[in-house]
Amino acid sequence: MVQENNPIQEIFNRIAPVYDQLNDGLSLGQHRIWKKMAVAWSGAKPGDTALDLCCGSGDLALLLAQQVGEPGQVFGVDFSSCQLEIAQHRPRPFTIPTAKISWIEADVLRLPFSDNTFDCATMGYGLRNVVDIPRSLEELHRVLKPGAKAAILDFHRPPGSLLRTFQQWYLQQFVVRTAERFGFREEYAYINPSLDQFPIGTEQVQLAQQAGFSTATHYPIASGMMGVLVITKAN
Ligand SMILES: C/C(=C\Cc1cc(O)c2ccccc2c1O)CCC[C@H](C)CCC[C@H](C)CCCC(C)C
Ligand SMILES: C[S@@+](CC[C@H](N)C(=O)[O-])C[C@H]1O[C@@H](n2cnc3c(N)ncnc32)[C@H](O)[C@@H]1O
Repeated sequence: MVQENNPIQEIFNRIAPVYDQLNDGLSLGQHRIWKKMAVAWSGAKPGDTALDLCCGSGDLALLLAQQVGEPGQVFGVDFSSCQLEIAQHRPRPFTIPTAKISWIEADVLRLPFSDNTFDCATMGYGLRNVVDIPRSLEELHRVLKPGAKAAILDFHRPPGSLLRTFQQWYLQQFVVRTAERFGFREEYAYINPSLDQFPIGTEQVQLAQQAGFSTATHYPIASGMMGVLVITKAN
């Protein structure tokens, strides 16, 4: 049973109708490249059973479905019913046979899967939004098969003050003012302060090791304004 009245859940239910459109506009389409990088780093291969945590409108789950192909299967998990409604109705590329995707409304802190289920996993812009990062990493570790990898894409605070100042300006001014035109000022104003609380790459690596992952590497991308944590469960 998914907990109701969660403020994060409510944000993503409210912005679901404009989420994809604003991501494309606000990142000049770059987020699609960052997501492809995460899927590549997840090690997803044909025939895999793949998991996309905090799947939202389904971008990463759809990329995983292309990667694992018809013999594979993908599970997209999110506690926002409105995001999942968008995901379920996304057009599927008919050019290549892709995996069946199951859309699961659940809390990633309490995954409805057995231990050692998945060959690979992704989590795109979800880790910063869960209320318990260590718990989320422990659940992910539990459901991955031994030897499986996961790629966790999210914002990152760039080391240099000039880039961080640009990132803050972009988020607090350009992003918020654009979102305001759609009636979602407060929802998007949440992003920048959420970065201040979010562990940097080296701290994410430590959290992954504490959750039991045998290897953990954080790769800064987009000049350090984004990052991908790549983690492996021991064989
Ligand atoms: C896909 C992206 C963000 C997803 C996302 C994550 C959140 O936690 C949210 C919380 C509340 C509302 C919305 C979101 C949300 O959409 C990343 C791309 C979208 C970003 C808003 C754009 C950020 C761009 C970089 C900071 C700077 C890039 C500059 C370059 C010139 C493109
Ligand atoms: C910024 S969106 C990311 C969506 C998608 N992964 C992408 O890359 O565009 C964050 C998603 O995480 C979901 N989320 C946050 N905390 C969650 C939790 N504890 N359980 C399930 N979903 C959660 C939200 O509902 C939202 O759809």
